[in-house]
Amino acid sequence: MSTAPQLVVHRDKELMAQAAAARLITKIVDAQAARGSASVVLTGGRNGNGLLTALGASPARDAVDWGRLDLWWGDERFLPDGDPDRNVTQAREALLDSVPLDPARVHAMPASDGPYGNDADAAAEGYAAELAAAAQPENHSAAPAFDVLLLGVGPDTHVASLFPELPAVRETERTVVGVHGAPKPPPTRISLTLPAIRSAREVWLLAAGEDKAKAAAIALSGAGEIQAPAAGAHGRSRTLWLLDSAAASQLPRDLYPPASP
Ligand SMILES: O=C(O)[C@H](O)[C@@H](O)[C@H](O)[C@H](O)COP(=O)(O)O
Repeated sequence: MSTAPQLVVHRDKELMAQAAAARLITKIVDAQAARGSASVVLTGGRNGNGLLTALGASPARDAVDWGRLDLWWGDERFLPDGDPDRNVTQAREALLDSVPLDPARVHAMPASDGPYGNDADAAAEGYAAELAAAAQPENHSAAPAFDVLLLGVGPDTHVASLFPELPAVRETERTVVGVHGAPKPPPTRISLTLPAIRSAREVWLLAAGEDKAKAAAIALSGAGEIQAPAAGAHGRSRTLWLLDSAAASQLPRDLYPPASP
């Protein structure tokens, strides 16, 4: 099943980050109440890290039971452990180092000096095995039914490390792939695929700034997912676009602002 995207537009990127952080706290607390634990997939990029920083600054952050939260990544820049450009390094700095997570539940993607050495494809396979071990058979997917999967949107409509027209966005079987020759540096990356993204209960796409306006308009106007990967990012029960007004400025009028009754 795929879900029609819902849009929420905030005044500016700071407010977007704060509101998204508040929304995520509530979602985690609700999932923990309903199922005992919660699972969230993090994204790289400024918007994802802005959300984590806002979450860390929120007084409500203590409502989360951090020891019962599984964290995964939608993509990773394939660099040595601790490299400042790795998404996990940036997430640790923005939030993770200041909350009492269970280290066994922090599922970072492998580094280029890790167990798979400099082989991004083998590292992707390793991460796929980790996802498969956590998947619930009743969901008929080789990836878990994540509660929330976060994605930043690139100006070319990429999400995670799925760039327009590259092989990774065409993948229909595997849940994780190595990405080579990415147009955004670094060129070698690891990424969840669209089928893995679509195993999430909720997918939230974050887009702030004028340089995202065209991408949002294209992805939300019926573009194909090979040309506009963000168009293929759907959750099982909800697909939510969180934008600031600059990123929403080129949306077709029938999408935003919502028509009055
Ligand atoms: O590792 C990465 O580079 C990403 O995960 C990438 O998909 C990012 O989320 C977008 O490029 C948006 O990045 P910004 O939020 O910085 O615009």
